[in-house]
Amino acid sequence: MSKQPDTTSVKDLELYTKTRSTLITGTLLPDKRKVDIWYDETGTIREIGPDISHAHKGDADIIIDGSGTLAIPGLYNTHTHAAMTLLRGYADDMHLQQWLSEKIWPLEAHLTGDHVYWGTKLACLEMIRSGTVAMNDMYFFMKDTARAVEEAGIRAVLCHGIITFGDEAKLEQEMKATEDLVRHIRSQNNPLIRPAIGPHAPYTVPPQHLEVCAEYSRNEDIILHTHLAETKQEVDDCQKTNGMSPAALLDKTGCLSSRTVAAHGCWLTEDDCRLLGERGAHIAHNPVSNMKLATGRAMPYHHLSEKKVNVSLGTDGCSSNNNLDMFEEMKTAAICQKFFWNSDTLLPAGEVLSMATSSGARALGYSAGEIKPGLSADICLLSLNHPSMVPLHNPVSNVAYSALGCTVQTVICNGKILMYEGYIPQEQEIITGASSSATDLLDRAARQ
Ligand SMILES: N[C@@H](CCSC[C@H]1O[C@@H](n2cnc3c(=O)[nH]cnc32)[C@H](O)[C@@H]1O)C(=O)O
Ligand SMILES: [Zn+2]
Repeated sequence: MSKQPDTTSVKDLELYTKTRSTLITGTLLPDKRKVDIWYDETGTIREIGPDISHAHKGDADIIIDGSGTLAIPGLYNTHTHAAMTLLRGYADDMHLQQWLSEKIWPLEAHLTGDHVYWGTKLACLEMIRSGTVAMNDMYFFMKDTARAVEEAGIRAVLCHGIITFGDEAKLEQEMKATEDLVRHIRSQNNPLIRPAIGPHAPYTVPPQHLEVCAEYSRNEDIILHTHLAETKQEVDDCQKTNGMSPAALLDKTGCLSSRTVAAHGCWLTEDDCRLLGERGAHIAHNPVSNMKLATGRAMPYHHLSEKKVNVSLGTDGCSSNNNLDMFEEMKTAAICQKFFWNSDTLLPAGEVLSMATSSGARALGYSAGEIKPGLSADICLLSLNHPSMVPLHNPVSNVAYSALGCTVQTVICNGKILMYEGYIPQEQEIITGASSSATDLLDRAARQ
């Protein structure tokens, strides 16, 4: 029986409950082809083409009228600390090391699993609203993160951030938290959520502990998520202590492989880029966070692309961004590269869109990131009626340079509808819950 959402209330909760065979009619692709898209009840795209609707109207449980929309793949946020939404606006306009050690880490010491749950609920809400369907997340209390992600319906690679500063007892504790998380996520059996290991950075995890993390990632065949070459100080200190760059140190300790997703890479040298390319490691670029925290140099995209390194995009945590809007991130990436490297042709619109979609899916190992038969239906419909999309000389240019998170109308992840025509179930409860959780966090810190 066909259910047509365009004649149904957007608040019909049945729409959002599970993946069903769906036909999207008359939507535009970025190459300006007007097509219908049909995906099955497993969330796999089966057919795309002009006028396939006659053939598949009977097969589809849901028909979405896509006229007046542009369909792009759902966006991949490949480096974030989702629950840091609760710290949005808590500490701004500071030096990075001072920001971390004087403001962020002391407040994070008061976090509970409940805060992380609500912070992640808020993050997922914000991401879905702005077209993001997947995240690579590093934080604390990750079982609570997993619960929030599962409820939201997005994809996530989750790791417990490991910081040891050389302390053996802390390593043991952090590895236990990691093993616990891996076991927990595997027992949940949700194909959208995967575990990873997260040595925070070469400056918070010494070489002998990085080796332990690398071995674990190899044995379990899971992603190793880390921060790399974010500041000049990190690179200088690493040279002094270890006689090599942070990238070379990651390699020496076995941390560089095709399972590696390293955030930032602002201070990578050309040799570092070659090494990353040889190892097949991925870099997650976070231009807004880098500019806000004044890392002093933009990630060398020209060297990375020349050495065939897969570069994806991320927002970083909400305390250094201060939102999770990947449209803002795409535009900032494209203009930051041009400005910093003084090259008006560097990182054009099409490349930045791939960075936020197919490169992200590749970094995280999901068979998605493009609207193509055989891949998962991760689809974001943008309103062509929004001022930011008018006129439509070049849809790709509009997506990269003028669209905003609020241009997004409908979001589908693995075939499941997460937002339909701007409506997300339980939005108000999430906003209320997260804001009282943020108040509670600050109260606890003040009481101490
Ligand atoms: N288990 C660790 C927690 C690490 S979670 C990952 C950490 O990365 C921090 N973080 C967020 N943004 C950045 C950044 O830009 N650079 C470095 N660290 C960051 C974040 O605040 C969080 O403390 C502990 O015992 O402290
Ligand atoms: Zn980070």
